[in-house]
Amino acid sequence: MATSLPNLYSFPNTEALAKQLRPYVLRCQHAALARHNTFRVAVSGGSLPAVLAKALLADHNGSPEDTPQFSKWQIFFADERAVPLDDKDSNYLLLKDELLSKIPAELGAPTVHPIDEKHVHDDDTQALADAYQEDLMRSFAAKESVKLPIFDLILLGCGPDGHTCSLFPGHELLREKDAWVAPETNSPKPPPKRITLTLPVVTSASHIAFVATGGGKKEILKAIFDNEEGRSLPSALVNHGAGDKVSWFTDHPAVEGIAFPRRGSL
Ligand SMILES: O=C1O[C@H](COP(=O)(O)O)[C@@H](O)[C@H](O)[C@H]1O
Repeated sequence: MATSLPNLYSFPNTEALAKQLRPYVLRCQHAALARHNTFRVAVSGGSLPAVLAKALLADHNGSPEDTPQFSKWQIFFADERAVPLDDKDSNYLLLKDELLSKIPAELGAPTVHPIDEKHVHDDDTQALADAYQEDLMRSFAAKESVKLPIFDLILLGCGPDGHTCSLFPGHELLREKDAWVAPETNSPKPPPKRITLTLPVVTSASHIAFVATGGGKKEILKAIFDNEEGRSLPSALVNHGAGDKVSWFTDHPAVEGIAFPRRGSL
């Protein structure tokens, strides 16, 4: 468990949030490129891709600090549904529609790591999870001694029940210690079959950003930040495991009435 606290930022609306998310992501990009000349990022589905696109596709001033170098990005999925890549429930399709298909050619093209479609109709989603874990192992050049992949940045959403990735409240999967990617076969939010990065992988990332907006998230964010009972919620477990590596990008309606003290400006 981390001893430091997460950062909680809130903005008047999604536009203002996206304006601050952009430099945050680009600072992560620059740090990663300086370290290993590639930027390995995991992206969620849900409401996140639209906000990310708003941040990254905004007009830029052309300076290196303000320019996404997409050709050096390796994009993975924090979770994915066991559906074909052209299915309306696919997180890949969502990211493609919101962001990937709109990246101007001069910014380069990222390398994207979707799930292996050949396993999406298997009864058991373990093979789908294993295939994705193998992709991660290849991409992170894992040796026997490397226990976990260290993403440069993981971009997360938080559902109204406190789930993040496809890690749901009370599910056994929250206890997973060894696997990097695991199957979820009983998601309370459809579709039921999914794969997800595990909690140890999420909390090992160099930077973790949640994006949560709207009054519909107010009650769960209060539970996560202010209430002892919320400590076992998956999103709260990320806070506890990763401490100040975690930054929450919210809007004012989502954090109305929250007392949590660590609110900063970027
Ligand atoms: O099912 C999912 O939901 C979460 C949260 O979605 P949001 O719309 O409330 O932001 C999302 O982060 C995850 O990737 C997705 O599969």
